[in-house]
Parts: sequence; structure tokens; C-alpha cells
Amino acid sequence: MLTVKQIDVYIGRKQIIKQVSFQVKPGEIVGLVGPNGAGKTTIMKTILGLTKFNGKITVNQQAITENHHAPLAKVGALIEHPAIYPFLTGLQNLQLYSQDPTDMRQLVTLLQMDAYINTKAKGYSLGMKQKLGIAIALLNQPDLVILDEPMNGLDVEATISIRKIIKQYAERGTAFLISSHVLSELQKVMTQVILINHGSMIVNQNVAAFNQRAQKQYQLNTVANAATTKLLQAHQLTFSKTKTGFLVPREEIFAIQDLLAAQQIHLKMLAPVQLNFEQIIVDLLERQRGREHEKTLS
Ligand SMILES: Nc1ncnc2c1ncn2[C@@H]1O[C@H](COP(=O)(O)OP(=O)(O)OP(=O)(O)O)[C@@H](O)[C@H]1O
Repeated sequence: MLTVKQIDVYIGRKQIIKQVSFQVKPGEIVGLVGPNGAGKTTIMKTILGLTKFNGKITVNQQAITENHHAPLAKVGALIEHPAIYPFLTGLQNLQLYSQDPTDMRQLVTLLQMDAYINTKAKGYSLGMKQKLGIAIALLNQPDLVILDEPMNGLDVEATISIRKIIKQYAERGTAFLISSHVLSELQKVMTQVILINHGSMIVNQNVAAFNQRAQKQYQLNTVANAATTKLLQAHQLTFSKTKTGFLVPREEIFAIQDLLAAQQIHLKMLAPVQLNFEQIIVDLLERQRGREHEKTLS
């Protein structure tokens, strides 16, 4: 469906996206996560042919470039603010894009917009505009839907109905690429997770494998945490720092104990921990920062 191959994006002289590659297959719901400024919106805009890039992007095996948008005919998108004409009604806005009145009417009902769809969009709340933007993205049975922060401004009921609709469309084969900072929400729908930091892809994994990471961590605390940091770094062991000590992977705990014992650094605690989705992301970002810090020191 969508293939992104080794894309680089520069804005001015600054490299914003670095060698990012991934695929989104029919029916997959791929969550794009990462800190503010990581490059998520830029990746989405690039796929939509709105930004110059190096590398290759194809939709249904057809290449997209900044000047060739034809393959995007079956792609729906909501990026940043929905493109809505305020002096038209919600329905008139939808009609500008719709090729099938029945599909359009169904979407209005599915998104529970019937009560206000015939009033002018300038009177809509943030959430109502957001729902209209999502409806526009879902029009005409798209093959791929790209949603940047779709849950922005939505109330609980709207959030639940959007989640259901995304799942329903995905079951019919629509592929989704969704960015969100509301990880708990994204977690309920996504099948694949891509973590971006400083324009690079750190993780691209299916959700089940990603969650496996949660069970593979141990919390470590010693009598001399500063010396322990140096020791772990010197032996290039994987770790991240926490408020009280370290998180280390299960497969390294024997090696770590041997090293600490050899230096007579006593353990205060070594215990398995169960991380939640958010904590796994924080841990991965923290580890990357550690690696970058080491690079700058060497
Ligand atoms: N038009 C622009 N001119 C200069 N720099 C830009 C421009 N657009 C984006 N950037 C820079 O590109 C980087 C990535 O921005 P992007 O909006 O893609 O991040 P993001 O992951 O979507 O962030 P957020 O979660 O805050 O929305 C940032 O460092 C940003 O400052």
C-alpha cells in the first residue's frame, strides 16, 4: 500500500528527516509517535507530496513526488488544521470532496454530526471542526488515511466513535498512519508502532512485539550509581537511567552482576519491572539520549 524508502528531508540546511523507511500494508493501523519536533508531521506531509525529499515514496506501487500527486487520489488526510470553508455548511464542505452521496451521508451519521451538519462551519467548536476534518479524510473509501493528532479537541464519546470507525475501516482493508501524543488512545487501535526521534526512526515493530519489551526490563540500584554508570558505559551495556537507578534488559543482568561484584559495588536492588506503553517509549528515548551523549564524549 504505502512504501517509504530511505527518505531524507531538508528544510533550509537543516536535515529534518534522516533515512526513514517503513511500509503500511492494507488493514494496518500504524501509530507514529515521538517527542515534539521529532518529525512526525514532516513525514506525513512528505508522503502527501507537500515537501521536497530524497528517497522513494510509493502508494499502490506508484511513485509520489513533489510534482506528481496522482497516486494520492485514494489517500485521505487530516494534517494540522482541517481545511474547512467557514461560510459553507459542514455538508457543503463534504460535498466539495465527495464522489458518493451515500458514503458521505453514512459518514455524517457514523460521526454523529447530523444535528449540526447543515449549519455554517464558522460556528463549529474545535471538536466539531476536527470531526468534519476526519470525515473529509474518510470520504470516498480511501486505501490509505493519514491522520495527524486526530483526537485533538474531541470529547470522550467522539473519541470512542472515531476509534470504532478507524477499526471498522481497517477491517475493510483501509490502511492508517496516525500520529498522536495521546499514547493510551493510540494504543487501543494501532497494530504497528513507529517511534521517531530527531528525524530518525528508532523503532518499527508490531504492537505485540513492542509490548514484549515491557516484560524484559529489570530495575537496578546500587550503592554507587555514578560508578555503576561509568562501568555500564565502559562495557557498552544497554541501560537507561531512572529517578532512583537504572533500567536494564533481562538478558544482561548476569553480566552486570559479575561486573559490579568485580568492582565491589554492592547491589541495593535488582528486580523485574512491568513497564506500560508510555514508560517503554520514555525508556527507549532515554537510551537513545545516552548513546548520543556517549558519541559526543568520544
Ligand atoms: N517550515 C519549517 N521551517 C523550519 N523548520 C521546520 C519547518 N517545519 C518543521 N520544522 C522543523 O522540523 C522539525 C520537525 O517538525 P515536525 O512538525 O515534523 O515535528 P512533529 O514530530 O510533528 O512535532 P509535534 O509533535 O510537536 O507536532 C522541528 O525541529 C521543526 O522545528
